[in-house]
Amino acid sequence: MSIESYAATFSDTVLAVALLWLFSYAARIAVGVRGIRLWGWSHLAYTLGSAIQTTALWPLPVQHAGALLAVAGLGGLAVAMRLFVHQQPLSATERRLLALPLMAAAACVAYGSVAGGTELDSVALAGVEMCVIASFAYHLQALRSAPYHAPAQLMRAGCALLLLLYLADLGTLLVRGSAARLAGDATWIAADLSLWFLLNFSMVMLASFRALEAMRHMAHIDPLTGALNRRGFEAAVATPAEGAPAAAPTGVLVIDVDHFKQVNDRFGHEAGDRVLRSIASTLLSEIRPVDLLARFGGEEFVIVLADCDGEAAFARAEHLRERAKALQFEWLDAHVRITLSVGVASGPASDIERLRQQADEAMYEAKRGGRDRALRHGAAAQARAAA
Ligand SMILES: Nc1nc2c(ncn2[C@@H]2O[C@H](COP(=O)(O)OP(=O)(O)OP(=O)(O)O)[C@@H](O)[C@H]2O)c(=O)[nH]1
Repeated sequence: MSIESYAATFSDTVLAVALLWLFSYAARIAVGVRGIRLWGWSHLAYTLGSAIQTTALWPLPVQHAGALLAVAGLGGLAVAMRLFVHQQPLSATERRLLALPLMAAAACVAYGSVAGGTELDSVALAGVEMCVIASFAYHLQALRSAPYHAPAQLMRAGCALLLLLYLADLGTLLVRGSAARLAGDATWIAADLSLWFLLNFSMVMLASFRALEAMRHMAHIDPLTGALNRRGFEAAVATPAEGAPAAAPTGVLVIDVDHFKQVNDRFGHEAGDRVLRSIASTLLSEIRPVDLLARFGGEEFVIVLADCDGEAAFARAEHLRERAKALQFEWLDAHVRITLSVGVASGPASDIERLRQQADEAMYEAKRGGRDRALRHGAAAQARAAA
């Protein structure tokens, strides 16, 4: 390996530090998104470890330590990619599957350090690199929708080329010995570094998209209850589900907690917050994934029921009112129950804002009528006209 090659390899470590900074920055913005920071640290460990392992200037024990660091970094990269794509913790089987090649590689390096030379290190590293890159390509298949699709496909193409590169190197290493290795060749090293740059470049894009998604999510969610806030509600209503007909019957409920101020005044703001959280989780547990729940500030909630005519919407409103009434809160030895006033409106899905206003009017009518009741829009006027 020439001095130019050392320089190229260690400049890659400097780039890995810069990338770590970028990934850490994206991770700070993408609160709750898994895998981004781990990718940055693992890539640095892998880059530094392989730079040390392939640099003949270092004493052999240091080169072996470099190989172990690179193997650990590769393990971290595999975990990071799996977490990033699926955003779920690893299963026990996945942990075992990951541990196998890492332990085999560590055993190879340990044996090599006893036997002398770094040939076994190189074989172990190339083997783990191929397993990990194949796992990247496998997981990235799951990122099929925009905006993730294009960078994920680019990354998969990079993985395919890297696999060919490592296969060719491993082949020459096993058949013709370390002196004939392709990995010592400047062109091979340039191709390797460029492909890893492509992988990281794509990963930065993917992480940025995830960060944007997390920011948009936070801007649309009410932090107290986890329901949509007003902005989230408006965005959700403006982008109806794919294939949903504009004329589909839709029910809108406006729900207001009765005499909520008294809860705050008697038991404090904390207790009021607990009531709001509890009501929101009860409402959320009662609606379907196609429905929407939003908190419109204060103690007012709005529910949009997809594919639901007026009769069904009223029945849902009565059910929710009963469920909330059954909740029990206990503070300072007092048993507190709360009641809801619910306004109901129904009509085509294309007219949700008008339906919300009608349901709001019906809710105020329910308040005026004595609270703890559900009322359909126009029902009070009809009742008055009939009387
Ligand atoms: N704990 C808590 N209270 C809130 C929050 N947002 C608004 N409030 C309180 O909600 C109360 C709303 O009171 P009002 O609008 O008078 O209504 P109400 O007491 O429920 O009476 P009616 O609606 O007429 O039955 C006020 O005391 C607000 O301070 C919140 O996030 N947490």
